[in-house]
Amino acid sequence: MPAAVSFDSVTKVFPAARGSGAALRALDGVSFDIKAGEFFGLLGPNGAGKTTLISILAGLARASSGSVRVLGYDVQRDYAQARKLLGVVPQELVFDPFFNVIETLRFQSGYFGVRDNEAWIEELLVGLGLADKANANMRQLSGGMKRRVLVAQALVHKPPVIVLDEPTAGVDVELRQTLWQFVSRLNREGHTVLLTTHYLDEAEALCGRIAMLKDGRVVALERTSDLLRSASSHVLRFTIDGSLPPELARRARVTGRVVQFPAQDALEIERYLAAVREAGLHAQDVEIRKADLEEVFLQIMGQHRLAAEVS
Ligand SMILES: Nc1ncnc2c1ncn2[C@@H]1O[C@H](COP(=O)(O)OP(=O)(O)OP(=O)(O)O)[C@@H](O)[C@H]1O
Repeated sequence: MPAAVSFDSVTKVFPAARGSGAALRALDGVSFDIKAGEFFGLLGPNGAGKTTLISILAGLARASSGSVRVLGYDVQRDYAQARKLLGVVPQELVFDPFFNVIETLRFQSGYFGVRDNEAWIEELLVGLGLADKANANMRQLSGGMKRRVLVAQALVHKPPVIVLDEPTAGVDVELRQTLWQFVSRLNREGHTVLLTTHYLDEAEALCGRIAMLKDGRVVALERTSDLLRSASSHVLRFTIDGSLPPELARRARVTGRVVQFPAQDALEIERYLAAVREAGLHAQDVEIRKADLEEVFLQIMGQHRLAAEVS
């Protein structure tokens, strides 16, 4: 059984814009496989190369070197077969404004040469909470509803490999839940899912394995449970009125008045609290919790904030 998706030394260099700067290496030798049936997360900060990698997978952009295969089909050489095996939900909302919802889905079925698709289209409409919008014109739909149609459109040909590029950016809680229920069901039924998201709680809950990209390179590739184990085991969280001294701030994650320190054990927790007291600050609402994926992500990306200006 070939991998659902196979990235082999994928590099992408964007040439320098005319009259300015150097070429940009958006992807640099990216290699990994996603096995059939996995729910796989691709994470990374803005500009890490996630969308570029997905565009190459979807055949929308060409790799400068390296290759990508979908269930054994090369996305360049065997474009039509590879494309049929993929359902890609893009980040941007693009539609033909003159169709209504059901026409959009029928048209997309025709594009993939799928006949007698009414039962599946009905299932998509119900599963994605679009049943009462079937005859609404695309122009009349809210952003969230349009996004649901975009998901339905990507799944209309029942693709074995589903690619979701930040599908929940800016959407409400209800749609997130509807979407994850539906996509999880498809995953249980054997569809492979590749998800990019900035919502690390979603990635932690859904993805069995995660790759992290930074500056176009894979910097972590592990089972989610192993990633969580590899981090500092706990997080000390409290609020303060004032600024942490720089040597403490360097190790903390600071959001407004909330300070969080990764900590291995009780001794380390005690030391942080003592240091805060010695700095003349008063820690309130002190909590100790297990480290989550956000902690792991920040540790791996080395993005702990350097400065802590507490308002
Ligand atoms: N068409 C392009 N021409 C030049 N540079 C580009 C182009 N597309 C992307 N880039 C650059 O490539 C790098 C990777 O961008 P990409 O959109 O893949 O990142 P990303 O991980 O998806 O980020 P985000 O989380 O913000 O969506 C960035 O530095 C971006 O500016």
